[in-house]
This record gives sequence, C-alpha cells and structure tokens, in this order.
Amino acid sequence: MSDKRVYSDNPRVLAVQTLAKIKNGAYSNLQLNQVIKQHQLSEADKRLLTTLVYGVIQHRMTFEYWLAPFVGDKKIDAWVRELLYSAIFQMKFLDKIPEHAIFNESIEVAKILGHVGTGKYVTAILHNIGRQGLRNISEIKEPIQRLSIERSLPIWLIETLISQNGEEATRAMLETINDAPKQSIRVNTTLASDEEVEQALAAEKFTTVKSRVAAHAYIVSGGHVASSKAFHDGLLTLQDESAMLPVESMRLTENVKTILDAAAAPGGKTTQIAQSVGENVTITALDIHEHKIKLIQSNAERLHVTEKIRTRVLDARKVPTEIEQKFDRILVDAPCSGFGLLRRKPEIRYDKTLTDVENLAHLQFEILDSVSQNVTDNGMIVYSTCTILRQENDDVITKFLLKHSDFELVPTQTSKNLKPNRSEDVLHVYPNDYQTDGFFVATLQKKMSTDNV
Ligand SMILES: C[S@@+](CC[C@H](N)C(=O)[O-])C[C@H]1O[C@@H](n2cnc3c(N)ncnc32)[C@H](O)[C@@H]1O
Repeated sequence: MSDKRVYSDNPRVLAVQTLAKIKNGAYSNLQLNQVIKQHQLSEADKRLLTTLVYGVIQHRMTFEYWLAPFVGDKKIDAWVRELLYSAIFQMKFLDKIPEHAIFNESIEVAKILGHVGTGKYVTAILHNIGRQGLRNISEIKEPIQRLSIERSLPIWLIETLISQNGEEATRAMLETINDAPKQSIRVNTTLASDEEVEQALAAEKFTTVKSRVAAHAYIVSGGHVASSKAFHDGLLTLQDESAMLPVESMRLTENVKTILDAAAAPGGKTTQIAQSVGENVTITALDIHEHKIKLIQSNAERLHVTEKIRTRVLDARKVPTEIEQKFDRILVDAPCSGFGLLRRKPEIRYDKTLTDVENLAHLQFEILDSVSQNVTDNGMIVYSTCTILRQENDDVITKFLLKHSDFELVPTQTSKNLKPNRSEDVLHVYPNDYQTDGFFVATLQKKMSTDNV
C-alpha cells in the first residue's frame, strides 16, 4: 500500500485503497461496507466504488495476463498494480466512461496516492496500452488455461468442476460467474405481508420483482436496501434467493415443536425459521464463535423474532455431549468453501484451495454425524452449503448414509417446486440456473426406531 496516509472521498482513490487491503487478506464485503460507512459518498459514488472493487477482483487473472507485457520484470507497488487493473477494468467493461477520462482520473489517483514519478509511470503504461491494445486471450492454445485466464479462475477449480459436471455444463456455469450479483430480500412475514413490503419499497423509489426461486422473496434494484426505512423497521431482510431454500425444505408443519440450527450465525436462516413457525416453537441457535452469536441476536431483534430463539456458543460437534434434548428438525447450514458465492465474494477463488475443501468436508461430516444423535424418530436434518463442489455436498451425504442406516434421504422440497424433473433427491442450484448464489440442499429423515414401531 502507498506509504502516504491519504484521506479522500474520491471513489477511485477509495477503490484502489480497498483493493490493496483485500489483496492483503481483508474480506471484500466487510472492507467495502467499512469504507462506505466511513465516507460521505453519493449513491452514484458508492455504486462506482463497488463496481470497481468487485470488477477488479472478478477479473484479476485476466488483468494480470493483459498487463504483464507492459510491466515486464519491473517491481511495482501493489497499489499501483490495483490502480492499473481498475483502469483496464473501466476501459474493457464500463462503456460509459470515455478512455481519455479513465486515463486522466487514473493519473490523478496515482499522484494523490504516490508522487509525480508514479503519475508519470502510470501515464506511460496507460498510453502504451492505448497505442498497442491488449493481447487476445484466444492466443492461449491450451483450452483449460485459456478458460482460466478468460474467467479468472484457478485451473484446479475448473478441472474439478469439469470432472464433476462435464465440460459443457461447466462452461455454461462459468459463463455467468462474473456477472453482478442481484440484491434480493425476504419479507419478514411476522410484521408485514408481501404486498405491504412491495408498497413500502415502492414509496422509497425501489423497484421490486417477485422471485421465481423462493416464497416471500423479491429482487430489488434502485439503491442499497439496507439503507431503506423498510429495512430499519424490520419489514424485510437481505438474503439471497437460493439461501432461502434450506429452510423452505425443513417441512415446518404444526407438529414440529423443537428446532436446532447448528451453525446459525449471522442468523439469516434462524430468523427465517422463526417467521415460519408458530408461537410455541423454540429454536436453539448455535455458533462456534461468540462474536457471531451477537449477529444472530441483533438480526432477531431487528426482525422482532427474539421470543422464539435461544442462542448459545457451542461447537456443533459437541451437541450430543452438551445438549440432552432431541429435536424435531435440525438445520446444518454448514461452514463451507463458499464457491457458490463467487459473484458476491469473488476473492474466494484465489484464497481457497483443494486442501481447504477437503478439510471442510471432514468438518461438515463431523458436524452432521454428531447432531444426528439428537434427532427425534421421524425427525429430519436439512444439510445445506453454499458451495458447488461435490466433496462438500453429495460426498458428505453419501458418507453419512453409509454410517447411519437409521437415516434415509428424502426428496428436498421447495415452495416453488424447483427442478421438479430432477433424478436425485438432493437439490443442486448452480449460479447459472436462476442467476442466484449456488446452493446444495439435502433432506435426511430419521427412521422410526424399531422399539417404537
Ligand atoms: C454458512 S455459515 C451459516 C450461515 C447461517 N446459517 C445463515 O443463514 O445466516 C456457517 C457458520 O458456521 C459456524 N461454524 C463453523 N464451525 C462451526 C462448528 N464447529 N460448530 C458450530 N458452528 C460452526 C461459522 O461461524 C458460521 O457462522
């Protein structure tokens, strides 16, 4: 990062500073939220900042490939690299900004964050790019390597996806992987009807489109919904449409009285369960991290559903030894690699490795294995992840069923009956199916024990 301590409300300066921090290990969504909170930015500037940050992260490998011939072996500061990437991003992906404006603004940022010399260096590189153009990715002969540079995804991930889904399906999936994520909301049905939320958002100049994926869900455009009055009044919450599916598949009938949410923070699904059940139902919501438990509580408070939720800091693997109670339903929305969220958290692709995926699969199995001891006869476990890799999805379920003949897989059902003609009981939602996050949902039912038959 530049040694200079610069305070600026210029969205291009902020984008470069934010990108350098993310390159250093910060999470994109947290870092961006913090910057937006700390600075007085217009809606247009917030949009530009967000677009630049996500755009550069999403296309980082493509930009490295394009910039390499212009930089050669010269060592340049990390922030200068981020600045050049954000200039290339604007040239290639944002048609509304003319090239001379991109050059001028970028050179200005170089001078603000660096010095006159940095300004000259950035000017020279950008003018060379302007004169010579960027090299064509189709020159890369090896198809997987070409796809890797084109979509900015590591080779191991592409190879894994191809081995699990075939080349055609993988290419179709990767086609949309760098699209902007949609903003979707869930209506808090304890406080308002769908129509009331539609009207409240329309009154604040938002546009809503009913979801075709989940019930009580809308895709919203026209600004940040989290800044709306409707959000502050608890009439709605932000949640991806596919993230609503695990709770939809829990079959929360009137007979269900006790529910465990084994990995609950920040409480998106706990609060969804709470609004889907009657007054006399209790939900025990666990998370291993104390600071995250507070997030469940504050979400529950904002949505007015605290009465039904008991939170507890606990490693879900300790459930059988720490909790005697049996539950009619258990949700294991497992910690996972998050490869279904590539649009929303684009840096995941560079941070997570195949070893991480294998370690997570082990943890997921352990959690599932442990909590299964606390399910009532005929009770159910819904297992879900926001990843698209089989190691953490189908393979965990297969391993679980091999060990637990007292459980069976039953069809995962959703309110909109998604993928009705699929041949499997589990539900895979890929990011290109409905332009949502990728998700996996499996529904396991505990068989009636023979003692009770
Ligand atoms: C995918 S997130 C859950 C998201 C949440 N269900 C929601 O909808 O808002 C997984 C959560 O599992 C928690 N976690 C990780 N390991 C755990 C463990 N061994 N026991 C309980 N929670 C764990 C993480 O802290 C994280 O909050």
